[in-house]
Amino acid sequence: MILSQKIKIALIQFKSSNPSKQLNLQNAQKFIEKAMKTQPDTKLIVLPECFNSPYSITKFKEYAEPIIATDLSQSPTCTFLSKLASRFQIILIGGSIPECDPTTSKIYNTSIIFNEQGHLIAKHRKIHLFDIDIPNGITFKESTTLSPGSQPTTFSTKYGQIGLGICYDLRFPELAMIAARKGAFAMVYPGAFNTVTGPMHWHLLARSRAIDNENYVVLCSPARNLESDYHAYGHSLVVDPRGNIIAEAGEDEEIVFAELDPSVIEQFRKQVPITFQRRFDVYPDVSK
Ligand SMILES: NC(=O)CCC(=O)C(=O)O
Repeated sequence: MILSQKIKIALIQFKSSNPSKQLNLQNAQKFIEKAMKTQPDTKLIVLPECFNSPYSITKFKEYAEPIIATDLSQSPTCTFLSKLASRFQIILIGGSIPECDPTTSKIYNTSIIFNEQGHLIAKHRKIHLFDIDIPNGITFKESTTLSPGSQPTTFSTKYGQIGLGICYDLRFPELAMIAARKGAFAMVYPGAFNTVTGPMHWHLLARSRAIDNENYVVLCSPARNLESDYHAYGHSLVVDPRGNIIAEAGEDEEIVFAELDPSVIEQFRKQVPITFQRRFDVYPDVSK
């Protein structure tokens, strides 16, 4: 059993790109409180990519915080998320924030995950940096100021294993495949696609990762903010293991609720048993 029981989740799609970090945190809290009031049986909440800062290569350093598991007090955002997770006894996937590593001075785009007791249970540094150049579309180069992580992430909850990637990581099927083979029932991606690549690929990629692995896929975006330099696509969504979008936001601020159900995974994996039909004898170079 890879998902032990049904679990209600909420995605917080809010305008998170305010220049005031304090205001971004306050707004995140306001939406988490609203989600818990509206659907008190919610057990897991996801925030968007870079939810405490503008999404900008020139700003990452200014907003970056050290994330030290043994001393979370050095990170105001971790302290804030830890308190909220324990207050509501939820798993809180803290989107991502710019992280500075005090030993190397490198900056990462990092997701932090807290359990129901407010303990930091995982940290994922974005592995694939968003460096693209589409003439007359969008040019972005995260690697100008960010360093890439090098560790795929899965973490245990009382519901089962969950895999995690950040935004552009979604384009690389290997991470979702690795997590699924470790037994994850869902792949969660805080992300901030834009108005060029969002319409092209956001839904397709989410649905592809779901059907590749017959798993749930969860994408949580900031709401679109035309006052910021980067226009996030929005459309936070949840895809089921059959590839159906079961919940989706528009472009504005919104909370998306969905229920993940173990029987949907089990049934579909029996009906279309690709999970058990892989031919590693034919492609042994793909790691098991
Ligand atoms: N923040 C990101 O990684 C954006 C990724 C994106 O827009 C894409 O098309 O991929």
